Amino acid sequence: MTDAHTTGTHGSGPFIAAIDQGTTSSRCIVFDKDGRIVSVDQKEHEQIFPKPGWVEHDATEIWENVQEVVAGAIVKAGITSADVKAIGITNQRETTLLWDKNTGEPVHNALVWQDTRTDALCKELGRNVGQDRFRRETGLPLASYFAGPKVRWLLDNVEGLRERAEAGDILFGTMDSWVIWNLTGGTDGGVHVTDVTNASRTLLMNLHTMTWDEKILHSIGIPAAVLPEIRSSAEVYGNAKGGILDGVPVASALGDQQAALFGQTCFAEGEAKSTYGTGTFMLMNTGGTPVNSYNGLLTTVGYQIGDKPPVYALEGSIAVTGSLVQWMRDQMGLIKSAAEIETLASSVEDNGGAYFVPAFSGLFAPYWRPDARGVIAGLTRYVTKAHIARAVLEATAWQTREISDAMTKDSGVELTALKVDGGMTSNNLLMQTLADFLDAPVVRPMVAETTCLGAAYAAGLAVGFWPDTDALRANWRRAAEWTPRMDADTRAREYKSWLKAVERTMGWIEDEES
Ligand SMILES: Nc1ncnc2c1ncn2[C@@H]1O[C@H](COP(=O)(O)OP(=O)(O)O)[C@@H](O)[C@H]1O
Ligand SMILES: O=P(O)(O)OC[C@H](O)CO
Repeated sequence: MTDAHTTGTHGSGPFIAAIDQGTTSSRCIVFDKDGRIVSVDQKEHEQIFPKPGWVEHDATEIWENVQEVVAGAIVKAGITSADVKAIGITNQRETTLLWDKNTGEPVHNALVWQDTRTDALCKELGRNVGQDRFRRETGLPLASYFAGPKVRWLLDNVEGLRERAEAGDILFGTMDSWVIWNLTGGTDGGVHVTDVTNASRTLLMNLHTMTWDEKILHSIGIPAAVLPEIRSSAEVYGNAKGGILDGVPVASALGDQQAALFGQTCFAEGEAKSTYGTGTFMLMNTGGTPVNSYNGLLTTVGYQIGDKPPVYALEGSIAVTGSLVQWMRDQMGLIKSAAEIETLASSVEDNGGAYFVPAFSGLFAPYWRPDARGVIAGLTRYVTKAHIARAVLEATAWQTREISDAMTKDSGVELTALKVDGGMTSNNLLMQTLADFLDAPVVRPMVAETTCLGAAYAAGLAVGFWPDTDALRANWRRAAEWTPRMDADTRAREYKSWLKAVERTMGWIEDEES
């Protein structure tokens, strides 16, 4: 690993604030014109697991946390709303909320992207409507990961909700819509919008027209009255009303993975990044045309700046990476902190023959198998908790390798280096393992908070704080790089064992259980 350091001090303003409403926490970061962090505030929210496979968030708690971290970051920066030129929003994608527009009250906890309760519904829709139709129109496979089936589940399962929705009293939104609606006044004139990147994760937006697809809405059974207006990722949606940022323009929204693509300045076709948080998501910019995937990737919107044409991306989504480390800490008690996994894994030379495939929510890309469940393969009495810790880290790296292979097949672009970011990238052993398994350099930028940075960049472009994307590129600085050290034979042998372990996860859930 090599290190580089930034020089200079933070400018005296003005600034851009970005809110990242993530899966495990909400944070607000204030950035200066050089894209450097001035202040950060962050707060975790409760993860609610009512049944196996079900994951919920309390959206009221989330909105309270968002207000708290915004105030926290502004106070820590020692600035006022007059110093903040715009607010950008980024968010965990797909997590689905319905709320009453007259009271502002959620009608149910939000159904989180990892929630698998709509597996059976997706199977039924696949039989009735056809998988291909969804892929063709929306770029997505029909899977419980996405928002549309979650909306249908809520309409079917919350008493009286469908009638209220059809009467126009209920609003649907992913977390971007919920935060923007509340920020801009809520029941007092809040704007009900989403951006193209978030809308592209619903299974409801036509990827070619960038509008809600009426036929698909009809097939899934969702009334158009609940839907937000689809806007670009970088434009002023409205001004904040009340709170510490009263009057500041709310000027961007991007799903968090698209925001990271933007923050990593992957503005050219073929440029890719991978973000290592609760899950891991690799996105490659594919330019102005959506590229169909034949290898288990998603076709999605990368970003759209104002009235410019949209830019598309191919995405490989991995459901469980950082959350496996959390599971080792919270459910297994094998480590006390996430960082300790590196110390434990480094105490042994290798995985001792163990492979851990964390198919906790089924397998996402490139398999899309809801019937898969987690497996630890290759166990013998030789295996210790340190070998398991190593297998945990290797699981993240092998899953990335599988996505990277699929991306090369779909796009024809060979990976020459991978830009990484997210909480797990502080793990040096993981980053080295990644370079080894990919057989390509892994590069981390100075500002690892690329998600917030991307939202700040988009908001700054919308209000003229930055002139164009070239100015943003100039801000990207390398902080660390890991180069491959593994020999080709070992890599090939280990990859084969990993793929064997993956096979053993499949078919665990029988039809009637899903
Ligand atoms: N040193 C580490 N080694 C491995 N995993 C880590 C480490 N530090 C944090 N993590 C994992 O990274 C995730 C947090 O990263 P973050 O980017 O904040 O996630 P998110 O945006 O999804 O909430 C957690 O799941 C945590 O377990
Ligand atoms: O909140 P994160 O960083 O885990 O990201 C979640 C993704 O947006 C899910 O698609």
